[in-house]
Amino acid sequence: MVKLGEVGDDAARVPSSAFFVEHAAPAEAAAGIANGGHQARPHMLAGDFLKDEHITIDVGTHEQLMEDVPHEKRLTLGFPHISAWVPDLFGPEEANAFTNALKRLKGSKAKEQKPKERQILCDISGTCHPGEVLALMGPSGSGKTTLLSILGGRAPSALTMTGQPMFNQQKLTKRAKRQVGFVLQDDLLYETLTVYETLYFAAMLRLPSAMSTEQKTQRVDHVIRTLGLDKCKDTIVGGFFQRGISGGERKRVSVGHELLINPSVILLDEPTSGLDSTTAMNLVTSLCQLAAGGRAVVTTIHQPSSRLYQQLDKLLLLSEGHCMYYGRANLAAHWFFTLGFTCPYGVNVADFILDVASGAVTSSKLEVDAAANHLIACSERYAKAYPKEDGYRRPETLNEDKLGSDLWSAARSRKSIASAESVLMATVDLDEQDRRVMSSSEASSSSEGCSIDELKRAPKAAAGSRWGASYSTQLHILFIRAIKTRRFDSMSSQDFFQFIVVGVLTGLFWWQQGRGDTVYSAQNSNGLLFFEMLFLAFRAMFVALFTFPSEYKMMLKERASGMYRLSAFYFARSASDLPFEATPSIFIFIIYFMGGLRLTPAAFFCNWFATVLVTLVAQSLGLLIGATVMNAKTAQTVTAVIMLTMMLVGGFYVTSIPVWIAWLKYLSFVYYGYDLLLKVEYKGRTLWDCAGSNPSDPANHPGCTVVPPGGLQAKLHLPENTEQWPWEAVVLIGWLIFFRYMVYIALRYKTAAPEAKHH
Ligand SMILES: Nc1ncnc2c1ncn2[C@@H]1O[C@H](COP(=O)(O)OP(=O)(O)OP(=O)(O)O)[C@@H](O)[C@H]1O
Repeated sequence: MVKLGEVGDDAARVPSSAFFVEHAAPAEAAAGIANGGHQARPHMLAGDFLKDEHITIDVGTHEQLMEDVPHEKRLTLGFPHISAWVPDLFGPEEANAFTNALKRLKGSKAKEQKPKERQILCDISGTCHPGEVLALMGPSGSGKTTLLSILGGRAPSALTMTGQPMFNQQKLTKRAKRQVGFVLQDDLLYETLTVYETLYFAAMLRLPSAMSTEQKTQRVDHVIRTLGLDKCKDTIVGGFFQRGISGGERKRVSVGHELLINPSVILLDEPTSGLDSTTAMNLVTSLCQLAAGGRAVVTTIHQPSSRLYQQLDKLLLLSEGHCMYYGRANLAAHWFFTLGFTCPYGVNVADFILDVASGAVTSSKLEVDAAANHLIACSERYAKAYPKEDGYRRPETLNEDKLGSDLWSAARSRKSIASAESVLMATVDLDEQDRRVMSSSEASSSSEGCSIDELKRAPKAAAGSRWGASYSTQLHILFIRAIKTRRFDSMSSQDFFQFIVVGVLTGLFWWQQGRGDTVYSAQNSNGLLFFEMLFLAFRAMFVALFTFPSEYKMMLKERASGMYRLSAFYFARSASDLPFEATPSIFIFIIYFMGGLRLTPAAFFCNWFATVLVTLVAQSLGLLIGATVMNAKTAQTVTAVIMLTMMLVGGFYVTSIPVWIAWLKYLSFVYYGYDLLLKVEYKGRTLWDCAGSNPSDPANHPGCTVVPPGGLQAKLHLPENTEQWPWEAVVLIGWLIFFRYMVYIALRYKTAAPEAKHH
């Protein structure tokens, strides 16, 4: 509990009405850096404007969130001159590209045109030092998420960009990525795991193997306690179908997921969206505490409350991809005041500057109507007056009074918004340290932190290997996790119910139809065997289709943070399927005995083995289709076509397939599976033709004749030689291995870190 009005040493961070006329000295962050990142951060900023000692606000924990980041692991994030473009898919030039292709087909020479691109970030620069909280703000669609994903090395592959983020003046390597925590806008969590399990598995996978299990569980407990998740730690995360923890708790679990690794840089996309102001405040307070422990924190924030805004060190304000302001957060209102945009009394500063960035506020000093034009004109004029040195404008050459008058006079001319550039940021706040960090030509020595090269060379305990846990631990943890995440899925009572109901119905329809050694019983047995195989194979295939598409985003997230090796994930996931493969056995058992199939233990076991083998092959094909297209709807369409083709050439429905297309059956696992089941059923048996009847003892029944091999057997679509060794099993095992390997290749390709193109 902090009493409002008690935090006296924080006046510099608190805006008041004087904010708009005074130029308060900033520099806590700088002081914090000089102090090794240990800023004396208040838990809550009270403000001199509310001096009521009776009002108290609980802002959450006072406990230190995490241990400080060691000096040698601290990272300064710099992002000089970042620009980004996305393809404008349906722009007029795409139509030209299509026309070009048509013309090329017709042989005429068309004028080639490059596909149209839309610029979404325009020359954005900035830095975030250990100990600082940098907020990216701007209206929706202004480019905050895009910039943040670029900073975290997760720019989508559709993006073309120039410039790149630098961490202690080095590019971000895969290993160093493990020093960067990235909290996505959407909370990607396993819905069926509890809060504790979510964090426990993450800790076991992400924390270095040098830490003992006790230390890792202590870390989990610590994160749970300090993020206030004790009450819900045994509640499942939940989702659309199953209610679980609240939205705010989900967000805190996402943050905790990243905090576990004690990152040097934390990037958060809209961590406060959907939270009430007190919870949002608690979260940002926690972030400030984390920053104070030597971390650089960059966060996008949509619409912060004024209390929350006061917590921020730096602000980068974006509008349509352009930088409208970069500097100390507590100077933003003053800057816009200088430009003629006065924040009305009582209005939240954050709301006001967002209005300015949206073009919703007009400068009172100007005759021109468009506020955006005014800002752009200011920046262009200023850019001419203060040319860049080494790419950056020297703050020491600035004279704010002159700047102001220059800008006003320049603002008379109307300019197009497309010509805006990010000079405003340089006008306000690019101090010596910023320029040093951003200049890639400088030596890598920095007052805080060490270079990533040093991290690479550092002993294992300091930098860690590229993977947190050892391979065997990854396998073990991922296996347990896969089982737990599916506890409400395959083992559910609905599955048992389905197998039992369909099994009993099938058994009733085929009741003892397979009993006997006649052609009549063989015809019925064939139908039952084909149905048995198809039902289980179709079901397994369609269930498997959704496995990877539904986990795709999670896999991308976890792979991007270097949580595990893909092969460990895949082996564990496949192994976790095994217990569930036994579930269909109940169906096999019911229909086998109700349908009256061959009554020997060997025949039953072989039938079970052949059916499970076919089911596994079908499941693997389903996984492959799902992993290749990663889209459940497309996967269903593809599967329907493939499965129908395989079924038709399987040997039961169509007896004489045209020769030119008959080769398709050799690609069909249904064909091999059906043949295998027939061999199991008829091996060593003699069949009798009793003219459509099914006597129990055909050998002694008048009118029954033995069916010669190659005679009626061919008509019944039985294998020509049922005595032959069941080579179909070998082919099916071959398909199984091939499909499983191809699934791995598809996953590897699909979950590779997206790489934006560089201009
Ligand atoms: N992969 C992409 N393909 C096409 N357009 C994209 C892509 N990524 C981003 N954009 C476009 O870039 C602009 C910036 O998007 P971004 O998500 O970064 O904005 P934002 O400021 O984070 O918005 P919000 O606050 O609503 O999340 C938007 O106009 C968006 O449509």
